[in-house]
Amino acid sequence: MSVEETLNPLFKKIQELKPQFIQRLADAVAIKSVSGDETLRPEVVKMGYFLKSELEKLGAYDIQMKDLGIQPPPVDNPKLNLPPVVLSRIGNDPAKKTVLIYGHYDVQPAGIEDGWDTEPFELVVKEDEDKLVGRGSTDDKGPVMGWLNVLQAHKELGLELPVNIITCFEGMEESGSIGLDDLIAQEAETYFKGVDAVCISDNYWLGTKKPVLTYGLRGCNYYQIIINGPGADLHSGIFGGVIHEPMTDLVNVLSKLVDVNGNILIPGVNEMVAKVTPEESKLYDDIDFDVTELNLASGSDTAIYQSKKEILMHRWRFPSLSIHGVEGAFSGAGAKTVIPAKVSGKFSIRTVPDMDSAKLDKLVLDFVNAEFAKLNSKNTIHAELIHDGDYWVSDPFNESFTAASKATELVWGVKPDLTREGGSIPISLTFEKQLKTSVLLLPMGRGNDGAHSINEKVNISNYIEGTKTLGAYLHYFGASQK
Ligand SMILES: C[C@H](N)C(=O)N[C@@H](Cc1c[nH]cn1)C(=O)O
Ligand SMILES: [Zn+2]
Ligand SMILES: [Zn+2]
Repeated sequence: MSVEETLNPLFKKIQELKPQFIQRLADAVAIKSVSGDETLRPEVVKMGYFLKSELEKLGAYDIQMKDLGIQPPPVDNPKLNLPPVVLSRIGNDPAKKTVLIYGHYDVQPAGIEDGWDTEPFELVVKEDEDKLVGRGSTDDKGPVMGWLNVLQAHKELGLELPVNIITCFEGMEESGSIGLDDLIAQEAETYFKGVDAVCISDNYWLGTKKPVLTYGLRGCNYYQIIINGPGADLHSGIFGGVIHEPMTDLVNVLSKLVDVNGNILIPGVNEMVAKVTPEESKLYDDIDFDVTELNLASGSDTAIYQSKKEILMHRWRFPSLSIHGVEGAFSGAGAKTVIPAKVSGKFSIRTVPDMDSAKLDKLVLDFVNAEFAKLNSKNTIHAELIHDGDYWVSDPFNESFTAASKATELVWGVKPDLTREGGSIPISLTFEKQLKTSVLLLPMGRGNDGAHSINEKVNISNYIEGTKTLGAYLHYFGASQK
């Protein structure tokens, strides 16, 4: 039987199970597994156990909830446990290839007060708009549920899986994948032995119409600057103008990092970036994208660059520095006349080839301290790295990419574009290095899904056709010679 003949009943079954698949995603979204919020750590752990129970029902075995120990500083609670990594196996046939599926079950923070139209942790099904709205729907609970859906469809059909599967689902991706590097190194020759390919579904199409396969990611080094001043928050009418204010110092230092056009101002950073070659420059010509797609996805007309090539290069292959927020500052409604006593500014740099992470940290932290010294403030500063993760670029023409390309074309009726991703999945490079195998990024969602933003969604069609694509990928990859 050809792969396509095998896939016909599988696709039919996936279609038939759509209501159950949507319910599975709703159950997952209802768990507030925000890794960046220490108070929600029990919810992250609960989400890990939700996956364990689903995997058990679907026939996975040797399920191990890997304990990664205590979360290292900086952290408020010095005894905070990291959430478990969920390892499991489905199939162990030496004649078949083995695919390691990685995904993350933690999500970014979300609250209705951020501007969501609906409760972020209640999945809203909008059939008329083809949307499933809720935190994690596209990043990354939708795709993780997609893999479970594939297992369920095979089980219900009594259809043999074409490959052996190993799952590796983590709960700290949105917070730097702390602890996972060491686990992968430890398990490279044991649990992960014999892996032929790693497949990750945790990024997005470039636009809204054309599917993509992704062969590169930026890295991310995340920093905080803590400025300490008076012993308590103070009345600005009494102390304003007579003491050094932490917030004023912080704003001054932050303003030296990046200009309004996104240019990084820290000396030495841009010098580390690999030069664009004529061959690389040509790669952008064939990709379907334009500034209107960017404006639609951002919900604004605020693009710095207008040409496709400049936008894509600045998203994929040049670094960027974003200022994310200030902890400790007044942020409520109204006009509170307070001088915050201690503030912490958070910013990150997306890294690209050939930037050296340790060298970058030194450049950044030395620069921040030097700029603060220039202020002659009597407040104190502490600048530090919170977490980091490497960039990754791979060969998009290997067997695994070829299988994914065939699967995408079969489901979507169009050859996927080959793209890089501006976001980060810190563990991709570790898998490649430690398991000495290739990594494929096979995204499910669209470029306008609003990952990390308000009203995050995945289109129902992407969730269902995406599930078919993941299943088809396994069959095409399993069909080629071991
Ligand atoms: C692309 C992926 N779905 C994602 O959102 N990754 C995060 C990971 C992260 C968080 N801090 C540092 N890296 C991202 O790119 O922000
Ligand atoms: Zn993600
Ligand atoms: Zn994310």
